[in-house]
Amino acid sequence: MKYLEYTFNISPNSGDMQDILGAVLADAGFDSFVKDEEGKEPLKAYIKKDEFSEERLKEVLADFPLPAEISYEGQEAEDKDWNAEWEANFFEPLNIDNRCVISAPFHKDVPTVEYNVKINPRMSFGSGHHETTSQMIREILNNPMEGRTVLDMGCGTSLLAILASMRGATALTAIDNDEWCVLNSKENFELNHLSNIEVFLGDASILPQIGPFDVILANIHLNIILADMEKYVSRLNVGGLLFVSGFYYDDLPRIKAEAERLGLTFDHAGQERNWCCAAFRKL
Ligand SMILES: C[S@@+](CC[C@H](N)C(=O)[O-])C[C@H]1O[C@@H](n2cnc3c(N)ncnc32)[C@H](O)[C@@H]1O
Repeated sequence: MKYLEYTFNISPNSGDMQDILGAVLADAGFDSFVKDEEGKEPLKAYIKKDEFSEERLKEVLADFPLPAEISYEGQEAEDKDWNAEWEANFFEPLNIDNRCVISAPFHKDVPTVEYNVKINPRMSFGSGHHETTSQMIREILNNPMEGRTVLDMGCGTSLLAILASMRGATALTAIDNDEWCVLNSKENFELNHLSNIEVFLGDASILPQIGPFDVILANIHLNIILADMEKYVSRLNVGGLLFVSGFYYDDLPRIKAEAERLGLTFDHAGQERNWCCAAFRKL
């Protein structure tokens, strides 16, 4: 798979500004970053070549939430060992409320908690470090999963499906339109010794053939969620919950309006650094 490497100069520059820039770029499809904690070097960000859209990049930069000057230049990324790069730069174990720790096989001295999830992140999104993922993790921790059928739509590493399985969900389906994510998900099911999750390559168009589900988790993007919500709702059992994430809190009214148009009832929503996670129920 070919990647593009983009170098972003941001002024003022700091580790925090680079964090925010990385979060904004994730919304344009960038999936890995090399940042400089001290803010002396530019931020480098990587995106799959066939997912790059200059128009989308300009849109997300125009919405940058703080006053800043940002310039960028891009080039084809050299082929290198992306796994080693990821391991070295991007992935620290993540501890969510001392209840769930997400770690990679190369981590040492990982604390034992209620749910220890092992992920080999490769190039798939979903180490838990992004606010959209960590909010979904909290929803899985705080809502009943025992005996539920669960769909993880846009599964990435399948971290969410894996945690839902550990929380007692009985039958799980994960779907992603990126074949790397499907391969990586299979690897992660094995790492966690789970055999009750099926993963499919595809998108919402395959939903009529599977389900229905008691819980649907979709951490994707605003436009995809808006376009596909009708298909999600058609596969959600009465009494079931739809959790959506991957959009800004300012866009919640659009998500809410579509969910209510489709007959769902708003349950609750939260935000972290302006990223939103919302829950709707089918009554
Ligand atoms: C933001 S990541 C979320 C990954 C993981 N579920 C998490 O919460 O960390 C979104 C994922 O959705 C996938 N995706 C994007 N558009 C999709 C679509 N239309 N149908 C299915 N998957 C999609 C991407 O390949 C990516 O792995």
